[in-house]
Amino acid sequence: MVDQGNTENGFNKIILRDNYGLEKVILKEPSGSTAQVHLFGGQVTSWKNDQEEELLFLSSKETYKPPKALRGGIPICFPQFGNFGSLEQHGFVRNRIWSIDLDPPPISVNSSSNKAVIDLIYKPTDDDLKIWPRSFELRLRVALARGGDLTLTVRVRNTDTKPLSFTIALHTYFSVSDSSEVRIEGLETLDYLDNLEHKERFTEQGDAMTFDGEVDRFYLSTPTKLAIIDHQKKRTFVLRKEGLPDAVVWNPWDKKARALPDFGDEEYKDMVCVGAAVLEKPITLKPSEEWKGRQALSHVPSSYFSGRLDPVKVLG
Ligand SMILES: O=P(O)(O)OC[C@H]1O[C@@H](O)[C@H](O)[C@@H](O)[C@@H]1O
Repeated sequence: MVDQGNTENGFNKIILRDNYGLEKVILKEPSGSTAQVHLFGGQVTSWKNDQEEELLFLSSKETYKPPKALRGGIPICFPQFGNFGSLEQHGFVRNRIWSIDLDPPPISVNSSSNKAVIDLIYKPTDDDLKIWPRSFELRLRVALARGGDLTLTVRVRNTDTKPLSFTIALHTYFSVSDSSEVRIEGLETLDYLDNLEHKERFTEQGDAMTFDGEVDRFYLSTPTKLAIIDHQKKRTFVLRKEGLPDAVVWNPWDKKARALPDFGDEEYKDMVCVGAAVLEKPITLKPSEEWKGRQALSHVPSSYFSGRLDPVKVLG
């Protein structure tokens, strides 16, 4: 164990190395929920409720061998989401070792009180500048609140003398009982780009999005709240977002799962990826400008009534 701090009021932060030698931070809150953040990738790799039940998916085939990105949790895709640019898929920060930010600039008054919090930072190395000649500071605050809500706040500061443009996604792998039983509410009637159809634009039909095959979509200008409803578990994840107008939805299904070396053949049933993103309209920052985006996750028992989500309880 390297450091233990922030222990007052039952909140706890522990910095240690995992069995593979990678540094990670564990956050705990008084009711017993935990979150784990790896410095490799600046990636949340676990979020457990007070029953120690894992809420995020992490592949059983994960070998924790950098520079391959970790398959699961919440990878940060930056400065490019997917293949929306000339960089490697999903940008490079998910393959880099971040640092703990000991003196982060304040986000807002009281934003870290009554929470277990860790601040991370990534600044490009000389090698990064060779592939993307832009200087920036990328900050991530992970906060676990009393009761277990998990909030990720991402900040990007342009420390260059030229404008800085980027796309970004918080590519969240939710753990579910069976992906074919999951429905997502909040995407209905929206336009999306289908990555399985060369990013052709379609409009979502139906009253919710469901999974019955490979899905690789980018929903545009979505509401600030999405619900991921797990029928079988009787659990609903609520994803709230600010500053991140779009959303990515992905499930590789059986064929693609078999082709991914770091993904179990049947594990497409155990996960759905839904993440807040900026895709269609990249953010452009002038020198010394900062951008901020936030994704907050909570889980509630599904109040399923006549096949519809109780809008007051979940999306109210
Ligand atoms: O295997 P990766 O690089 O982590 O990406 C997983 C998937 O992420 C999705 O968001 C992309 O749109 C897919 O095309 C991709 O397959």
